[in-house]
Amino acid sequence: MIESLSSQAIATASQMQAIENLIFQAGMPVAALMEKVAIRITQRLTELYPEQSHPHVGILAGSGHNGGDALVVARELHHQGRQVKIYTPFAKSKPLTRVHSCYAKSLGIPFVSLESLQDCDLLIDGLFGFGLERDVIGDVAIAINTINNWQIPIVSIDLPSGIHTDHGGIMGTAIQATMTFCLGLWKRGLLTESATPYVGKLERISFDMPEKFILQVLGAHHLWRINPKQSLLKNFPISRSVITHKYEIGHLLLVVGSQKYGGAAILAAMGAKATGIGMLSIAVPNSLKPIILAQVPDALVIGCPETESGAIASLPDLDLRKYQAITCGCGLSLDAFPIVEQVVNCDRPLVLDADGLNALASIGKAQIIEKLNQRSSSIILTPHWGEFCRLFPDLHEVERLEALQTAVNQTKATILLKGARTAIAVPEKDGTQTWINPESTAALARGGSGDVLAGMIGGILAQGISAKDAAIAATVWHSQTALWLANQRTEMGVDPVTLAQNLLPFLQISKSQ
Ligand SMILES: NC(=O)C1=CN([C@@H]2O[C@H](COP(=O)(O)OP(=O)(O)OC[C@H]3O[C@@H](n4cnc5c(N)ncnc54)[C@H](OP(=O)(O)O)[C@@H]3O)[C@@H](O)[C@H]2O)[C@@H](O)CC1
Ligand SMILES: Nc1ncnc2c1ncn2[C@@H]1O[C@H](COP(=O)(O)OP(=O)(O)O)[C@@H](O)[C@H]1O
Ligand SMILES: [K+]
Repeated sequence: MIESLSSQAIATASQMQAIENLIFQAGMPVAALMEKVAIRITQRLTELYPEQSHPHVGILAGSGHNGGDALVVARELHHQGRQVKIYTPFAKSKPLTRVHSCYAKSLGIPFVSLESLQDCDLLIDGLFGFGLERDVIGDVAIAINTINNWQIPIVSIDLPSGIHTDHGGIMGTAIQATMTFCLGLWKRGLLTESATPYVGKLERISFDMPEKFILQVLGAHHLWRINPKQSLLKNFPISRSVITHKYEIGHLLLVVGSQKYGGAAILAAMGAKATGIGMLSIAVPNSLKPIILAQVPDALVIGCPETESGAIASLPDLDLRKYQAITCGCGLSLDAFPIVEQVVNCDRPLVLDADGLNALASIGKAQIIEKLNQRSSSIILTPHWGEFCRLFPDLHEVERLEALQTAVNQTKATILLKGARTAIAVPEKDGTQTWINPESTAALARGGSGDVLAGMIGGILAQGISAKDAAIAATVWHSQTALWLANQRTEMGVDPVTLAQNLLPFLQISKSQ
């Protein structure tokens, strides 16, 4: 329990400080905690950056306890026999940091100018941690910008210096880390889109925070980091009884496609098929029917009357209530507006994507809130930021995660906000819970990858899995497959068709590992 709580909870600076204060009040000496943390950092550094390949290490030490951590690491690496140099741009520091600085000097570790660090094989960034509250300016900013240009691997302690702990914004400038060792609990800012280009590879270093103190501060907590491996293991393969039949495994209806965007229908179908769905029906404009049938022969393709522009004009005699779930919107075009209204009104478990969202946006926020609150079955909205702002224009200047949580509080819909750090917010009894996907690849920034995802979520939802689990499981499966493919084919080689075709091979490989 303790590991899963501390390995998944995401904290702000004040929450982290409050937990640490409880630890100190209970009797743990501050210096002992710093020692423990820094020894664990050193152990991990030694595994990842051994002395043979990284004999010269430069330490950037700030004036606070982040600098204190870095100075203890400097001392330990010095005792390992590495050539360590320390640079600090501050004349004054906190008492504990100062004594570590004195001891380092007494050991003969040189304190040098910034330029002298240029021949190091590795830099340790201990300038600022969660105590950074104002913009970095002057010499420190110059130092950060200079180091970023050196092409030397940089390991940041707790956070890349210059990243705001809570909102992840860049405070003037920030270290571009190769790797970040986050201490204790995940910091909120590290998992934001704005911090992502600075964080590098992210790892958490535990220092055994007692569960009772974490619970005391986080209480009814609401922000979590998805554990991709655990999520895949927990959700896949979706189990089925040996005596089951196709209608028991779920019947998904896709309401998708237009003459303009025919491929989106095929991509959503490919995503849905990979989930092992029992029955797949696809409603498309009549003229698309032969193409879809040729690509997806195992689906029931329903040709619909179409508008002059080639969008679905109406759904012919379809009893929408017979489907376990509906995915609506991929490639639909805005001319299919009346269809979207009909689908949203029918109150079946629903994934609304792309033009489905744009159509919904056109009725205005007040009506969206009213309509979505009337529904009794689950709805998952899957906007990217542009679509999100069309739906909730009053939130476009609010920080991304705040905006997401507000929208979920208002609509009571599950919202999957797509992007480099996709976040899924779910309305629950004790408040909105938000889950962040910590690993993905820019290989997915390609027209059509969202259509595959919408089909996947629908396929999982139709098999009776909750909206929360379907959204999280599909997001992880989608991004982990993309990472696996990018590793083999480069980011250039992850087109949506290849992605959809590799969902199952990836699952098989990840299960056997
Ligand atoms: N609590 C613990 O014992 C544990 C803490 N741990 C470690 O401590 C870190 C938090 O330490 P922290 O609170 O000392 O803050 P930290 O980020 O090092 O530095 C802030 C200092 O910089 C200054 N400053 C701020 N902004 C500035 C600016 N723009 N430009 C220039 N200066 C600026 C500010 O001083 P000021 O100038 O405001 O007086 C302040 O002194 C945490 O991330 C983790 O690494 C772990 O070891 C676990 C146990
Ligand atoms: N830079 C990125 N890093 C990781 N994932 C990304 C990035 N950009 C986009 N994605 C993912 O790719 C998908 C794109 O979906 P979307 O924007 O709807 O595209 P489309 O509608 O063309 O299919 C989403 O799952 C999103 O999270
Ligand atoms: K740092």
